Amino acid sequence: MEPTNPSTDPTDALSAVPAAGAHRGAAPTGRLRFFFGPMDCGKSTLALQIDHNQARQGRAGLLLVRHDRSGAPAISSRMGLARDALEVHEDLDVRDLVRHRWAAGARVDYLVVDEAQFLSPAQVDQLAELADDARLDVYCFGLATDFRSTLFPGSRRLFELADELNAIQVEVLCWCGHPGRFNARVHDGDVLRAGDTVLVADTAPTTDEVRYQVLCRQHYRTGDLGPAAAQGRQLSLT
Ligand SMILES: Nc1ncnc2c1ncn2[C@@H]1O[C@H](COP(=O)(O)OP(=O)(O)O)[C@@H](O)[C@H]1O
Ligand SMILES: Cc1cn([C@H]2C[C@H](O)[C@@H](COP(=O)(O)O)O2)c(=O)[nH]c1=O
Repeated sequence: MEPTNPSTDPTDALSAVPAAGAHRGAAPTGRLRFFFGPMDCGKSTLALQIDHNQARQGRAGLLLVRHDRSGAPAISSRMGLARDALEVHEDLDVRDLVRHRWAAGARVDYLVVDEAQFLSPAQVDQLAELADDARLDVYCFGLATDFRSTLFPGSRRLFELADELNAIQVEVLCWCGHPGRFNARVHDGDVLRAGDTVLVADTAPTTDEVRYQVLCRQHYRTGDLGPAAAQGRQLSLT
């Protein structure tokens, strides 16, 4: 028999696990939620807030991430908050991760997964299974689309499977003032249209060769990065 959530008295593995939050009366919902939005809209901040609010109710959670910008296994927000997290490697079975926790005697009531766009579709299926069979609350945060404006495979699977889809309400504005939804990958003042899907970098100008800039659809289509970028380009040419 496989180990199960110590917060309960289950008789079988991931199936037939009763209320994970029953220990404190917090009713588990066993829901898979996806919070999505463009870069820099506050996803990681919200992830840490949700973890904080769950934890202070006595619920036990695991923070998971894949490819955080910091380079460390952490959930880090531009607001200055950061928490250690477990890296979800490509071949990790998230169900095994939870089972190992249970086997070590730890309770798991919820999961917070940042940069969820980088999960494989199979890993998203595993999260759905944990929500259904172990009644874990699973909170995923990530981008919907990549620099080519196509859905990340992990995000696509989340759109297909999640119980709740939440577009983050904080608007990120294009340089023109319109709401930005497109994550342009920028190199040398140009918007890139081809390349690897995964390229970890920031929106802030850094020493990195590549950065991202959130644009409205029109300026994403035309590759217009606005007057500041044009000025910068002019200066670098003289
Ligand atoms: N100095 C600041 N003062 C207020 N808000 C800030 C500051 N720096 C960053 N933010 C907020 O943090 C958001 C980015 O949060 P973050 O969680 O890192 O975003 P995401 O995970 O979506 O990339 C920005 O949209 C902005 O609202
Ligand atoms: C569009 C796009 C983004 N990425 C990377 C760049 C950053 O490291 C993360 C997103 O971080 P944030 O917390 O949402 O700001 O994703 C990428 O690898 N490929 C892309 O197409």
